[in-house]
Amino acid sequence: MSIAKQNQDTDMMASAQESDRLDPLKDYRPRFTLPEGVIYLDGNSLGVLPAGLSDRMSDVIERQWGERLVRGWNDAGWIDLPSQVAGKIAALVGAGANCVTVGDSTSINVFKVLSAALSLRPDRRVILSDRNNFPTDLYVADGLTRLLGQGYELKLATADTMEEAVDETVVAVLLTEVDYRTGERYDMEAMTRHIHGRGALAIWDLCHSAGAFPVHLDAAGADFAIGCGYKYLNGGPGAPAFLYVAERHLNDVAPALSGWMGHDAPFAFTTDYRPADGIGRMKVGTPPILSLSALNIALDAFEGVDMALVRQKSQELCDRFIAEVEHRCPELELVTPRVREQRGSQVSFRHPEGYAIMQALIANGVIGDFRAPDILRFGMTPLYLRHTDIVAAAEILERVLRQKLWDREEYRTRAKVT
Ligand SMILES: Cc1ncc(COP(=O)(O)O)c(C=O)c1O
Ligand SMILES: Nc1c(O)cccc1C(=O)C[C@H](N)C(=O)O
Repeated sequence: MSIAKQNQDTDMMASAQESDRLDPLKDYRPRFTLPEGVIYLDGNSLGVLPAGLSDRMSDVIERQWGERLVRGWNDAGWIDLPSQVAGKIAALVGAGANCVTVGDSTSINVFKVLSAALSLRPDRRVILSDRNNFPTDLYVADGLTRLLGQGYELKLATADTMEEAVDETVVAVLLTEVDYRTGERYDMEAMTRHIHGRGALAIWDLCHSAGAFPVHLDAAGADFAIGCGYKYLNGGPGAPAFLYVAERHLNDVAPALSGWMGHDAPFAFTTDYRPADGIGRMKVGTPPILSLSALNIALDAFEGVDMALVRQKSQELCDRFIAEVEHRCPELELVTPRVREQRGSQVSFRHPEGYAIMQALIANGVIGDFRAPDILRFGMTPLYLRHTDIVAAAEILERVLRQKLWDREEYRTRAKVT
C-alpha cells in the first residue's frame, strides 16, 4: 500500500473517532444487544435485539400467560396492547395516535388499506404503483384487482414517470417511500400533493422509513400508510406491522376484512357486522400478544430519542460509507443517490459478483445483504452504529475484494433466504 493511501486511511479513521466522540446519540448504543465481533449493517432487513427484551418477555410468558392465563386479556391489559403499541409508532411517523393500529403483516395491511381506499372512490378503477416497488405490494394490489374484477387494474410506472401517470382513472397510488434496493426516496409531501391534485388517494409503505428518520404522515396529507415492525423498529422476526388511516377518512372506510376485533362490540357476539368507530375498524382478529409485547418493549428504545438527530447521523454515516467505499473499492458502483434528501437510511452498491462478495463479507464479520440481481445493500441504524464501525466495515470490504476472498464456490451457492 502506498504511503499516501496509508496516510489517507489513518486520517479517515481519526475523523471517524472524532465524530464518535462528539456523537449526540452515543449513549443509546447500550439500549441494544449486539453480538461480539459483528458490524451489523442489516437493520433495514431485521432489527437487532433490544437490551432487556428477553427478561421482559420471560415476564410476559411466565407471569402474564403462565399465571394469569385467560385473565391476562383484562389483568395484563392484552386487549389494549395494540393501541398502546400504535401510540408509540404513531409518534414516530407523525400521526395522531387515533389514526394508527398495529397487527397483521405488512402484506395483509396493504390489502386492507388498498381495499379501504377503493371503497372511498368507487368511480375510479386503477391502482397505480412503482414497477420497482417491493414485490409484495404489487402482488397484493394485483390480487385485489383480480378478486374485484369489474375493470379494476394495477398500472405501473417508475419514479421518473410517476407524476405523469397519475391521471383521472387512478383511484390510489401505492408507493414505498424508500426503494428497498436503491435507497432512493420519494418526496412524500410533494408527491401526495400531486396525487391529490389529480383526485387520487396516496398510500405510503413506510417499511424502510419508520424508525429510520422522522416521518410526518399527517403533515404530508397522506391518506393511508403501512409499515413493518421488524426492521428499524427492532420488533423481532415477523413482528406485527402497522397501518395508518388519515383522520378525515376514519369513519368512511369500509373494511374488506371485517373481522370480529374490528366490530363495534366484539364481545356482544352479534350476527351482524357493525364497524367500530375510527381506526378500531381496521383490526381483524386476535392480536398476537407475544410478538406484540416484543414490539412494545423494542419501541421503548426510542424513548426520548430526537429523530432529527437520528436523520442527521444516518446521513453522516451514509456519506462516510460512500466516501470510504469509493476510496477503497472503485470497482463497486454506487446506486444510492448522493444527495441526502433523495435517499433513506441505506447505501447500495452494484457488482456482478455481489452475492459472493456479500457472503464473504458476512463471513468476515460485516453483515449486510444482497438483493438480486447484483446489489450489495447496507443499512444505517444510528442508535447503535458508530462512525468507526463504518470505517472498519469498509476496510473489511476492501480486504474481501483485494484478496478475492469472495471467489469460492461456497459463497456462490444461494441460500433460501437472501
Ligand atoms: C417495502 C416493503 N413492503 C413490504 C415488505 C414485506 O411485507 P411483510 O411484512 O408482509 O413480509 C417489505 C419487506 O419485507 C418491504 O421492504
Ligand atoms: N421480511 C423478510 C423476511 O421475512 C425474510 C428475509 C428478509 C425480509 C425482508 O424484510 C426483506 C426486506 N423487506 C427487503 O427490503 O428486502
